[in-house]
Amino acid sequence: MVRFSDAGLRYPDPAGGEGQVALHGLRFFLPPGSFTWLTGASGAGKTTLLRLMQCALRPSEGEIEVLGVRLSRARRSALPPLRRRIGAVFQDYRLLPYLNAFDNVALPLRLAGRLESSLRADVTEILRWVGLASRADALPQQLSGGEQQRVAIARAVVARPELLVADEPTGNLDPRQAHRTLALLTEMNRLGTTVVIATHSQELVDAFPAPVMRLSHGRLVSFEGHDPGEVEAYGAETSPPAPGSKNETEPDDEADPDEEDERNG
Ligand SMILES: Nc1ncnc2c1ncn2[C@@H]1O[C@H](COP(=O)(O)OP(=O)(O)OP(=O)(O)O)[C@@H](O)[C@H]1O
Repeated sequence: MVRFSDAGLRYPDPAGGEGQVALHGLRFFLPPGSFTWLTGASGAGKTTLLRLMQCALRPSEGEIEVLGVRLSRARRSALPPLRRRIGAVFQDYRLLPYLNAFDNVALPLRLAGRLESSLRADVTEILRWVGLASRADALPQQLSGGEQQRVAIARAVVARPELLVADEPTGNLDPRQAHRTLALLTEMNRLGTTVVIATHSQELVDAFPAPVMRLSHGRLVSFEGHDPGEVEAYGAETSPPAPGSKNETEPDDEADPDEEDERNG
């Protein structure tokens, strides 16, 4: 479940100026188990919105609730475990360069404390699904862009996250691979994962019909196909942050592979 209550984000200006407002006044609700497309022109704010949903950034205005946690009130120590419940695919993949494809995909399971003996089958199965069973030993630098993208997708879904956010996850794939990937993500959704995918591909949106959020200049300009009444079933909207509560735009710095991804990003 994801709830934005008049939320926005202003990127800080390292030179001390006002900074860049990337998102402003976003208000929407995504129920558990929903599938949502995110569209908008380049620079509209899609990546920023996904990073807020991934809890890699905190809002600088309003409130965001992800999987039952209100970000403006969450302790820093609450964020790494929250992020481990969320799978993310980003445009630059963020694979760890010194780990082969198998170990990159196995990472979320190892972090969750899964025994080596039990994770091998899951990793092998998901690598087979994305068509990379034979490249399990390859390092990221030995893989094509599309292959790296598929490793990133496999890593994001292998631990069956409660929420999956994906930024152009098929941008480097041929049409057959793109449809196969979407079939994997819709299957994850059928099994209960809440899925949000940013895309520029109208063809994919048409092929896999679902509600479509459209951003323009940092604002939500339409949300076609969603049921505004759904919010009723999940309780009242969160109250805005208490006066004087501190909203932060930077992620916390605890050691975590996702954090390493963040620092790389
Ligand atoms: N780290 C940053 N610091 C300052 N401004 C940023 C930062 N990242 C993004 N922005 C700005 O925020 C706005 C939204 O960017 P964002 O990357 O979220 O857009 P997008 O819709 O994902 O674009 P694209 O489709 O090209 O990936 C843009 O004006 C961008 O220049």
